[in-house]
Amino acid sequence: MTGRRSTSAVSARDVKREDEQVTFKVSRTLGFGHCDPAGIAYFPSYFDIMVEVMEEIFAALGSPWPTMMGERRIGVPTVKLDVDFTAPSRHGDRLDFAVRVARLGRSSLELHYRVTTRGRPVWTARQVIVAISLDTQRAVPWPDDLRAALAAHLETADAHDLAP
Ligand SMILES: CC(C)(COP(=O)(O)OP(=O)(O)OC[C@H]1O[C@@H](n2cnc3c(N)ncnc32)[C@H](O)[C@@H]1OP(=O)(O)O)[C@@H](O)C(=O)NCCC(=O)NCCSC(=O)c1cc(O)c2ccccc2c1O
Repeated sequence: MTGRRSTSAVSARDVKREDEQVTFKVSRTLGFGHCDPAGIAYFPSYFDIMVEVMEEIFAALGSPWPTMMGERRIGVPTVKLDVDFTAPSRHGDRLDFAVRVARLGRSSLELHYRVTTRGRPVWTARQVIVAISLDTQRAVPWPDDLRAALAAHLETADAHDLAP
């Protein structure tokens, strides 16, 4: 992700944490290519943007994907995604993502997304991703360094580190 992308409002190093340092804040501008002919967000575009946001979060956690995937051979496919769309967003809107680490398993991770534009809720999502070996395509435990970084961001209220 580079600062030259038209959809990028912040770079990876600008990912911010708030609320006792458990929420990642990332913003993206909804571009022309993300919208239908009426200028309303086309929902698959949200998922492309969501992956960009994930990539920024992993970079902020010290695990940039080019290294994680290319050298460590770890991928993070999505196995569950539950989304509620509550209001449309439009071409040019800034989408503000607040992302929480809700649950950390042996190889799974649940992330909760709250997306707003101008303070208005637009969509929320609960996503489960799994660390896999890109060589075997099977789940692997989170590496110790990444587990420690993720555990440090677990929500305080109802989150659990479920490592055995
Ligand atoms: C991912 C799998 C290979 C896992 O199967 P496996 O048999 O190896 O492991 P387990 O079944 O034991 O599960 C490990 C772990 O995950 C939890 N889990 C599994 N499924 C679910 C589920 N549906 N809901 C919730 N949790 C689930 C399970 O409980 C275990 O939890 P622990 O806490 O004990 O660790 C296999 O499931 C698989 O191949 N699934 C298909 C994935 C897929 O095709 N997804 C959609 C498209 S791929 C994709 O979106 C994607 C792929 C990438 O490679 C990416 C890489 C980088 C960034 C993004 C990527 C991306 O978006």
